[in-house]
Amino acid sequence: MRPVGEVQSVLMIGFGAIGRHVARLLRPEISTGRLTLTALVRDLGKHTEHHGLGAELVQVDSPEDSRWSGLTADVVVECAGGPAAKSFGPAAVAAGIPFVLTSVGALADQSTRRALLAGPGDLHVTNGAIGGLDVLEAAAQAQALNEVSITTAKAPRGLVQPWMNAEEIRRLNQLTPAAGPLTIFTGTPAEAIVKFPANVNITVALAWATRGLGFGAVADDELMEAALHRTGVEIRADPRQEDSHHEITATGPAGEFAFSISSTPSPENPATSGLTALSVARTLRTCMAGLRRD
Ligand SMILES: NC(=O)C1=CN([C@@H]2O[C@H](COP(=O)(O)OP(=O)(O)OC[C@H]3O[C@@H](n4cnc5c(N)ncnc54)[C@H](OP(=O)(O)O)[C@@H]3O)[C@@H](O)[C@H]2O)C=CC1
Ligand SMILES: O=C([O-])CC(=O)C(=O)O
Repeated sequence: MRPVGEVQSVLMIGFGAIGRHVARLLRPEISTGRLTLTALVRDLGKHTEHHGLGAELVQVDSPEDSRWSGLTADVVVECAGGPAAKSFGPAAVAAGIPFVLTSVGALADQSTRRALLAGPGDLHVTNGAIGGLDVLEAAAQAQALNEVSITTAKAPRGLVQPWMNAEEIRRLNQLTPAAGPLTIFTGTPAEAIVKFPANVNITVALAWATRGLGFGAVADDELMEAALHRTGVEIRADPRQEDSHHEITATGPAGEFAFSISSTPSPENPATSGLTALSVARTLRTCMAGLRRD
């Protein structure tokens, strides 16, 4: 894997609900020849219906695959989940290529975080399914926030996890709208992302945005470790919930802030907010605009 130089070429890891949605959003750039998109998939056979989205599909299993080192890109964007972020992300960054991270929960793993911050490629963390983070980042950099928390509510079926016992799964599946929401987790992003790896990337994104002001990778790493244990998280299973709903609150000398986000689910994956792909496309465009100015 090596950078291309002047060509605006994007290499996407994963071509699932978010990846395909991002490809559709990039249509203006792709159709006018300003951007080429290559998507890495694990099994080409699963993607026979996905060839009309303007992406060239290439089967690559891991960064150890010899086809990976032969690929070129200006930017790598991960849309494949935590394990793929932890393997491909450090490889892209080490090759000096900017890396857009969607599975932000990977930043909760210290060795991955250190590798992603080590450069020489820059790390770009998407806001994903939440927003208002510019305000909170500004306040946190001035040490003007004391408390930060997020409550996330989703339809119960999207919250079932392999580690849950039969009774816990039955309880989630049998929740009725009349019973109202059930709190199934309270804790920190560090704990939440281990238990709900594909549901609470946003909590790690919130910790990242509110880590405070650091100069360099070592400071960012330490600040993030503290933020991962300071941010409050509550997860609710809400049978009345069609949309994914996120409430962020923060207080401190800078003031009191509250953001409420209800996002239409991804049409292809009801457990994922549709807003995630919109945010990833924006992060990618910001990253590419920065490259053009260099
Ligand atoms: N930041 C945020 O706000 C959010 C982040 N996310 C993150 O985004 C991830 C993707 O979400 P979504 O698109 O809805 O999930 P999907 O399951 O729809 O798609 C994931 C795709 O990635 C592929 N994949 C997995 N591992 C690899 C790999 N090593 N190489 C290539 N492809 C791979 C899967 O392929 P296969 O079919 O072969 O398994 C699948 O096609 C989530 O797992 C989560 O971590 C999700 C929601 C919000
Ligand atoms: O899509 C959402 O609403 C949030 C989500 O799954 C995540 O952060 O992993």
